[in-house]
Amino acid sequence: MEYSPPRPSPRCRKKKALVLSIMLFIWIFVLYSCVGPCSTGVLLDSPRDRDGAPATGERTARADLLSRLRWEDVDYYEEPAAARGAASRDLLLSDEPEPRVPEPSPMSSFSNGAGSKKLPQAIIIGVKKGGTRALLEFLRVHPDIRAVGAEPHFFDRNYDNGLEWYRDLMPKTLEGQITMEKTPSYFVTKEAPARISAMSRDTKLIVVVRDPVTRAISDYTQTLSKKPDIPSFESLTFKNRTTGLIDTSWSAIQIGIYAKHLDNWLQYFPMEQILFVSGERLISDPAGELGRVQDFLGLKRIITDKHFYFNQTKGFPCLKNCLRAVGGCHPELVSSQKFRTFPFMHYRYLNTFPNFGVGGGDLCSA
Ligand SMILES: Nc1ncnc2c1ncn2[C@@H]1O[C@H](COP(=O)(O)OS(=O)(=O)O)[C@@H](OP(=O)(O)O)[C@H]1O
Repeated sequence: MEYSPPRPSPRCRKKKALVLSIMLFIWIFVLYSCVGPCSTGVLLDSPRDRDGAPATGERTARADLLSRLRWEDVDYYEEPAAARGAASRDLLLSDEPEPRVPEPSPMSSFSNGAGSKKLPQAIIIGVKKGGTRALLEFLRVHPDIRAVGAEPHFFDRNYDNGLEWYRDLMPKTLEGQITMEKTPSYFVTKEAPARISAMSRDTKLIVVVRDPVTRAISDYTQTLSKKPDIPSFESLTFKNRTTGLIDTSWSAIQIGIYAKHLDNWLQYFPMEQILFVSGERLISDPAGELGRVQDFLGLKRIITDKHFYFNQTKGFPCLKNCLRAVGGCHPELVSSQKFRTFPFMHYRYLNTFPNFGVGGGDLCSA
């Protein structure tokens, strides 16, 4: 007689179906939970990134991940007129597109790894073309700093969206970690000091300052790369070339009148709460400047000399392990217009600023 297995009763079948649907639900839930952390760089912030270099294949995959996940909405190289709040004759920059700020993901507050989103305790408020991107990327090496990659432009352009919108843009932090962002145009935005102070009077402010002439040239070069037809730097700078009278209403010059903008900040923040980082020293002695920043933020000096090498050809310091930099050597940064030449410059500027003319190209390929 042939053996025929006992057929499950309809009740038993129902039970099985129920168990299966519960398992399916759990599986979907786990998958759903995983998307948050993966898309906000937990992978890249893992201890292994900091402590040991991953294999080349993995490196490529990670770089690829970086480009698709972390940097896709970053528009910091397309910075429009930084002096939107300031009265400036900025015909050159006025029709530039608004940079996109990543919309908070609907899933981001649901599951995004451990910790919680906090409003920034420290902000790099300026100055445009000072070296703010390099500083933020260097700081991101520190395990106690979490920073948003894109410029939120909350205190100048997106203030009406409210603090919850702003908070939601931030990465999650654990107890003791500092949340940071950088938006260089805050420094020249009249309303920014009052607004930041209203968020928290304890906010630490960092300003990367750079020789105002070099800064203006860098600013102009960025515009020139997008609008090759603009008047020459000299004709925009001088009201009268014979007398040497400068047109301070031009935004490229206006941004560099640091003392004027600083006055606004000092109405709301004491000097001890503002740290000035030298854009020049960020290139000549990055570890030294980073030491000062870490002290200012009350953090252990973890970022030191050993994190940097100097690329002589390019004239820039670079983080030794690109992947540890969490974007520091990302192709976007490497190929960005930040490292450009200054073909329009008169030779006397080239003589004054030895970095000019050698800046174009790849920052990190040693
Ligand atoms: N380590 C390192 N690597 C790369 N670039 C560095 C670094 N340190 C400072 N810089 C200078 O940063 C200048 C760009 O400044 P920002 O990042 O503030 O620009 S932006 O306002 O965000 O567009 C950019 O200016 P220009 O090269 O004159 O365009 C760089 O010279």
